[in-house]
Amino acid sequence: MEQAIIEIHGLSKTYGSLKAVDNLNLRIQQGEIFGLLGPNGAGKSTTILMLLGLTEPTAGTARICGLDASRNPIPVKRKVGYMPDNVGFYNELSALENLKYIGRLNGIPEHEVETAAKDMLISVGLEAAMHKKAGTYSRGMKQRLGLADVLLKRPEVIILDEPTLGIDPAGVRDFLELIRQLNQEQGITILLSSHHLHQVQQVCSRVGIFVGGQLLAEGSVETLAADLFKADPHVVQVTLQKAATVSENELLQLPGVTKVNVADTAIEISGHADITPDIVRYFVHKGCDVTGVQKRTYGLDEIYQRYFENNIKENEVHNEKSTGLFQRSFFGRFKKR
Ligand SMILES: Nc1ncnc2c1ncn2[C@@H]1O[C@H](COP(=O)(O)OP(=O)(O)OP(=O)(O)O)[C@@H](O)[C@H]1O
Repeated sequence: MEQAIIEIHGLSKTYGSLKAVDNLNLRIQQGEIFGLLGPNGAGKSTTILMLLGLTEPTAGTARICGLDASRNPIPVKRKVGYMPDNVGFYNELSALENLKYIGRLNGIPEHEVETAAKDMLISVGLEAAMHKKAGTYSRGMKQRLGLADVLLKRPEVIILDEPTLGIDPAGVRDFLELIRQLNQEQGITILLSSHHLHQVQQVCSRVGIFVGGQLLAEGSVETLAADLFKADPHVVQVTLQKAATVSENELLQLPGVTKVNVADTAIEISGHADITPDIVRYFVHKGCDVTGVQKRTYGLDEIYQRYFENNIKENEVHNEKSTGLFQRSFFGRFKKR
C-alpha cells in the first residue's frame, strides 16, 4: 500500500471520562487537501495537537511525514507548518520585520532572511502592505501573514485550524484560492479543520466528518453523496407559474421516478436515473407553464444532515439534549456566516 503522508491509527485521547478523540483511523496522501469537518468540540484540535506531537495520545499512533509524532515532536515541527485559529504577531513590528524574526528563529541565514521573508509576503499577496505594522492588519491580512509564517520553513504539510474564522466573504474566497494555489503549484499537502461546510467543499479533495471524537465518514463529497443518496440520487425541482392539479400517481408511473413531493407551485421529483427530459415533457404535455427546472446536487450540508438522521439519533441517545443543541448551533453557525 502506498505510504500516506499522514497515517493515524487507533488514535484516542481521553480527558478524565471524556473521549475527545475516539479510536480514529485516517490516511491522507501526499498532495491532498483534506478537510477535517466538525462542530465545536468534535475533537479536531486535539487530533491536530497529537499530529504535531504537542499532546500525548492515550492510545494509538499518529505518523506524519514518516515520523511518529509523539516520539519525534521536534523533527515533526521542522516538516509541518501549523497555523492555529488565532495567529499572534508582534503588533509594533511590520509584517516584514515579523517574518524576518520568525525566519531567524527557523535558522535562515542572515544574508538570506530578508529575501526569503519578502518572497513569502509576495506569494501570499501582502507585497504592498509588507512595511505596515502587523497591529494594523485586518483579520484576513493576519491570516495571510500566518500563512507566510508557516511557509517560511518550506513545510511538506500545512495544518490549518479554522483558518477562515472571522474573515469577510471576499477575504475567505481569496484565502481559499491561495490555499488551492499553494497545493497545486508547490504540491504541499494541506489538512484544514473547519466547521464551514461550503468552504470545505470548495477547496478540499476529500473530507472527514468528525463528531463526538469519532470519524463518521470520509471520502470526496461526490463519493459520500453517491453512497448516502444511492436510493434516489437524481432529484429534479420543477417550478410552475401557477399551482396546477398535478397527479403524483401519474408522475410515479414515469420510468425511473421513485418519489414525488408537491408543494404548491414547487414539485420535487426523485429518481434512479436522470429523469429530467421525461419530467419536462410531462409538464409541457399537461399544458403547465414551467418557470424553472433545476437538478439538485447533494452538497456537504445534505451529507451532514443525512449523517445526523442516520447516525446521531442512535449513537447519542444517552445525550439527546446536547445533540439537539449541537445540531442547532452547528447549522445555525453554518447558515449565519
Ligand atoms: N486540555 C483539555 N482538558 C480537558 N478537556 C479538553 C482539553 N482539550 C480539549 N478538551 C475537550 O475535548 C473535546 C474536543 O475538543 P477540541 O478542542 O479538540 O474540539 P474541536 O473540534 O477542535 O472544537 P473547536 O473548534 O471548538 O476547537 C471538547 O469537549 C473539549 O472541551
